[in-house]
Amino acid sequence: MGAAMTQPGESSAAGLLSRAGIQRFPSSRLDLFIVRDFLSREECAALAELIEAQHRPSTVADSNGDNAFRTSSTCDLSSEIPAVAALAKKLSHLSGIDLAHAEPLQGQRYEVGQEFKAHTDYFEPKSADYETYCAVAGQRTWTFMIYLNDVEAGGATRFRAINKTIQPECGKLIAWNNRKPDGSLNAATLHHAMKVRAGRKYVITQWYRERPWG
Ligand SMILES: O=C(O)CCC(=O)C(=O)O
Ligand SMILES: [Fe+2]
Repeated sequence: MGAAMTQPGESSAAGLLSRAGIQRFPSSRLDLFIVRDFLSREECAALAELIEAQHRPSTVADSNGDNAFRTSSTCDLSSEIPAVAALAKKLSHLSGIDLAHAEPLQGQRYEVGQEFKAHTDYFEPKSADYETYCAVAGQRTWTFMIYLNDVEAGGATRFRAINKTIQPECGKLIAWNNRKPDGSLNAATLHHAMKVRAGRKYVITQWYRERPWG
């Protein structure tokens, strides 16, 4: 018998661990990986500049009526920008997931006091807009996120179910599987982008879907 087959929109722990420089966070509850220096300082600065140049208030699929749930700004990054297209390709190479399953890359900017409270990246199947978000491309599978700067204070990403807090560091990538090995949604992926206390924080995220984005 060979290695377990992955579905088209999925990465795999075995595949990721075969890449240079990747570390696995030891947890039986969640597949979480870290790559330091995935991007250079120059690449990070150029991407942060794109986010700074064009952003809108972030939105949430389900905030439970809390209008301070996600207070950051979001930038939709066009794949017509060469640096953006190059990053999507580099991420696809790392994840092993075909670019067709990638959402458009998104940047986030957090100013002092801004955060994204504890949430999961998958869409709640019972929520009112599940159909809106998932009808074409299906559920989110994996998240690959890169910190684009060193934040002066605050801005860590906290996974409370596994008691792990990841500090933002320029160029550091984190990746996790939003589902369990059996394909069911993994509530242990709950994470909180904690408040920035000083300076600004920039990240860029690649979400992948079960089916082609369209
Ligand atoms: O900024 C972070 O640390 C996490 C961002 C996040 O969880 C998201 O955008 O879904
Ligand atoms: Fe998230």
